[in-house]
Amino acid sequence: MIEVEGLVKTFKDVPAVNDVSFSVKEGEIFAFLGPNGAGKSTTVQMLTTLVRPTSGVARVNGFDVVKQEKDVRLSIGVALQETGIDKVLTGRELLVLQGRLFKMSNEEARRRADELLEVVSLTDAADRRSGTYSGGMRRRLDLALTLVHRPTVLFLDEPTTGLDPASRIEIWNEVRRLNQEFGTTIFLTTQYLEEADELADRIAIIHHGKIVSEGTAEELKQLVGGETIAMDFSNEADAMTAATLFQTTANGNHVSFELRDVTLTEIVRALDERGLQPERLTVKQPSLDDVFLQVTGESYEGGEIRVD
Ligand SMILES: Nc1ncnc2c1ncn2[C@@H]1O[C@H](COP(=O)(O)OP(=O)(O)OP(=O)(O)O)[C@@H](O)[C@H]1O
Repeated sequence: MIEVEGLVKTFKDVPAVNDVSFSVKEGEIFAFLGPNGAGKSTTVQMLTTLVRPTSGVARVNGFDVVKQEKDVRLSIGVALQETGIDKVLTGRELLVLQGRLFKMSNEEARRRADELLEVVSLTDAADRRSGTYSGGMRRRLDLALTLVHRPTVLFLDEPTTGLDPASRIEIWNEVRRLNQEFGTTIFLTTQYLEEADELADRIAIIHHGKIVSEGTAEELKQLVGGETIAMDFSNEADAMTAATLFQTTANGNHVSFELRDVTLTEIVRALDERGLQPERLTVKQPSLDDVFLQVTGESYEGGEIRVD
């Protein structure tokens, strides 16, 4: 659905996107994850024909983004960071207008508006001015507007930036629904690690204009190793005994190691057999934070938020 080969965009000698290649399969949700200034928006703008690449090739739906601009535009839906939604018109009016712009008859545009209001759960607010909508509702309306002409590929540039956690989850649900119910292929950019982890089938981490790692969230996490187990004892002697038992070293009262060839049950049993009782025992899954640190050597400074 999306094929990108050696894509470059240079602004006055500064490479914003520097030799990026990837492909997105039909029906996939693919996330470009990176901090501010990594080159995400510039990539979206090239793929949606708004910015001309300096070099490289990109095809969307089989159409070349430079040579077949019009075909690309007609086959995609795009929601950019700044929503330019008129505030005076109602959600329904805006959707009908969009349908008319795509040359639908009045009746067809009305029918499509009803359908989409339902899809993004805005039926109850359909006849209110969009200026009265919350941030989350506006993003949902924005999503609906991108869907009017039934695009097969959707580009969402930072769809939840600036939203509160509850609205963010609403958008995640809508994006999942569009993908599952209609099979829409989705390319999204995000600076939130959780968002990529939650939504994407595959993730490309972009840093200073280059893809530094790519894979499923699981594959990326495997790069930094498996789960780790950590235990704290009430005294250093017990910690040392436990460390010897698991062929590792203690750090004061603390012992931690990667859960590789041993299961949690085996560990608990081994501790029990020697009368060792840790005060605390935790198992930690690797996170995309750990991956980012590993592949870039820098800690992640994106707009981190917790939603759990
Ligand atoms: N029109 C432009 N002229 C000059 N430099 C630009 C232009 N657009 C982007 N850049 C630069 O290119 C780099 C990548 O920007 P881009 O907007 O693609 O990053 P991003 O990952 O989308 O970040 P953000 O989340 O802040 O939008 C940045 O250093 C930016 O300053």
